[in-house]
Amino acid sequence: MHTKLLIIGSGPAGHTAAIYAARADLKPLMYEGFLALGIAAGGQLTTTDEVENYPGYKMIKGTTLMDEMRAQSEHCGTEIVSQTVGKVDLSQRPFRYWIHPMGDEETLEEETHTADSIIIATGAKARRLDLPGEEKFWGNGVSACAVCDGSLPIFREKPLVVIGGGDSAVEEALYLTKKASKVTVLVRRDVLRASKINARRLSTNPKVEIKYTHQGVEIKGDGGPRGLMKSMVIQNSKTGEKEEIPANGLFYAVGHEPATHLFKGQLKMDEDGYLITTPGTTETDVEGVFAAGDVQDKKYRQAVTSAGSGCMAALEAEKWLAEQEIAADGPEADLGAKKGKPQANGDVPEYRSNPLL
Ligand SMILES: Cc1cc2nc3c(=O)[nH]c(=O)nc-3n(C[C@H](O)[C@H](O)[C@H](O)COP(=O)(O)OP(=O)(O)OC[C@H]3O[C@@H](n4cnc5c(N)ncnc54)[C@H](O)[C@@H]3O)c2cc1C
Repeated sequence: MHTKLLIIGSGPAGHTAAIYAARADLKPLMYEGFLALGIAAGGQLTTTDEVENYPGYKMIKGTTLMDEMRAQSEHCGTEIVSQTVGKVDLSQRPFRYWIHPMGDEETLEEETHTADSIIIATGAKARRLDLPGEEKFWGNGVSACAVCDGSLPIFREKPLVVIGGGDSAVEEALYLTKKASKVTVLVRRDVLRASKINARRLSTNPKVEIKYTHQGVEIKGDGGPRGLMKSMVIQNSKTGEKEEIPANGLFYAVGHEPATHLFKGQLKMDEDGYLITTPGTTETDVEGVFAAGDVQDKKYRQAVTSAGSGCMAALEAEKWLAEQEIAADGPEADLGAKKGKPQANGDVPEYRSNPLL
């Protein structure tokens, strides 16, 4: 099967790209994933209960928001396939890709598919530590995003714990001090990995207690299926001593894993595996391949910023595809719209976007 525009991934970035691309008549094909990397189609927001910071909704369930985005993508004309892309070859155009059979991420289907352009919106996954109690209290005290969940009423004026020693841990902890009665930061080593300025901000905050060489052991709380987290057992790894501290929330700040294994050796990535895009754009280092959302953003990692970059990716893909068509029509038809190519009068041409967008 050949498609003009392939979108891999189905979070806010993928769906926003799909909505814009479909409205521009690009007939995008989206692979939403079948539990790709253990995350349901719809992405990370399907793992959270309430979203309170997506414009237009005072409060909406993460799953409902993603269902609505999916319905809008389809309504605009996106074809959505509930399978996972298992391999891509970006070394030649059209790009080639292969699909995992449903529910099997070990093997690949034989059929080779092709695409003129690709938007990568495969997202990222917050690292967890698999502590006992984590699964039970996930969303009921345990989180991996202070900016997303820190304002929930269950955390207001309550003691909270952050695990991590880098800059994100510091930022998460400082954010939480505005809501919590106290924030305990568990640092595995005997020093923070954060920048000096961040380390000073954290250690001088009166609401913060930093416990070096400490790790989490168990998360405890109310019984019952909707029980809330109430305390945490922690351990000093130097002395082996354990203690139980009151904690209504635990925030992991131990890093994220961007879903970029498919692109290793084919696209430029930073040391943490995030795709590198040209600043101010979603362009990767392979022409015709664009990246949007958390897969290329280690700084903001929010639904609304992902949606914003999904929009950019669709507009940039549309422009790039239009330029390819003009170039393919031959030199007479090439009115100079190709990127950076000067027109007869020496000006770089202005690209006219689809007026329907
Ligand atoms: C618990 C939690 C709560 C959060 N709460 C908020 C909040 O309240 N507000 C907010 O703004 N942000 C929140 N966030 C952050 C927000 O969810 C992310 O920033 C956003 O979802 C990123 O969107 P994305 O489109 O980049 O990718 P993702 O949401 O990560 O989605 C990517 C999708 O692509 C799929 N995929 C991956 N690889 C493939 C493949 N090879 N083939 C096909 N599909 C594939 C994945 O399975 C996934 O479904 C929260 C995150 C978490 C973890």
